[in-house]
Amino acid sequence: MVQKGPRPLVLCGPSGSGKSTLLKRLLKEFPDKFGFSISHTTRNPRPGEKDGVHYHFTSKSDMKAAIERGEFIETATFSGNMYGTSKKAVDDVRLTGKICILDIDIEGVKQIKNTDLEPLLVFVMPPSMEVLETRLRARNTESEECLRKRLATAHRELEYGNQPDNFHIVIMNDTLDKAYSDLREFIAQNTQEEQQDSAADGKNEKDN
Ligand SMILES: Nc1ncnc2c1ncn2[C@@H]1O[C@H](COP(=O)(O)OP(=O)(O)OP(=O)(O)O)[C@@H](O)[C@H]1O
Ligand SMILES: Nc1nc2c(ncn2[C@@H]2O[C@H](COP(=O)(O)O)[C@@H](O)[C@H]2O)c(=O)[nH]1
Repeated sequence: MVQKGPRPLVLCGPSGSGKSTLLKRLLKEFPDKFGFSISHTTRNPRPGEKDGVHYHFTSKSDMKAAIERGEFIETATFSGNMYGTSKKAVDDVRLTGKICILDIDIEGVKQIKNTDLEPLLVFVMPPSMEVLETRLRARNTESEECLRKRLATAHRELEYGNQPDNFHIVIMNDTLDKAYSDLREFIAQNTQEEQQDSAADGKNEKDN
């Protein structure tokens, strides 16, 4: 891995909670500050999704071989498909000096907590299971079977997200504008502290 850059930002939450919506907005507003970690997945692309932009779409055998070669920071199986963050995906963003944003599930979060990446962990909470289901259905990207699997998984994810200390912040995505402004505020506070810390480190080095 390349040398440590700014702390990555991890967005986690049930399928349909609004992670992609929030991160797209962040990337659009601050293209010079944030970069997206492009995950690998064995699921089929949705209409409009591009290989190498939204995901690296791959086969199970290729993904398994890449895992064997030690190319991934974390991997998970979600709704019958494999997903994973490669070391290269994170390095590619870090090399630009931008803050790397990861959109990953709770299995990935558990693994990434055991790395030296020290990510800022954000859980995106839907207002209720009913609203989550309505939003997922309205997105119209999943088969009925896949939708049911995702909703069943959401119960476990909400339990994990609700446990104190699993995340640095839980953002309620009821009104999108409010959720986005909460996310921006959290990032501003935490990246400011980091900048102040590194400035103070620099000063201490000079003084010594
Ligand atoms: N606050 C909101 N109010 C109404 N609709 C919303 C809100 N946030 C997101 N949505 C809509 O809900 C749907 C799910 O959002 P999104 O795709 O961002 O979820 P996600 O967490 O990235 O899901 P997945 O994990 O499946 O990729 C989208 O159609 C999105 O436009
Ligand atoms: N552990 C990981 N989870 C990932 C990764 N990329 C995406 N995801 C999560 O998968 C589900 C489903 O995503 P979808 O695009 O099929 O709707 C969602 O919770 C994502 O956060 C990854 O690299 N690692």
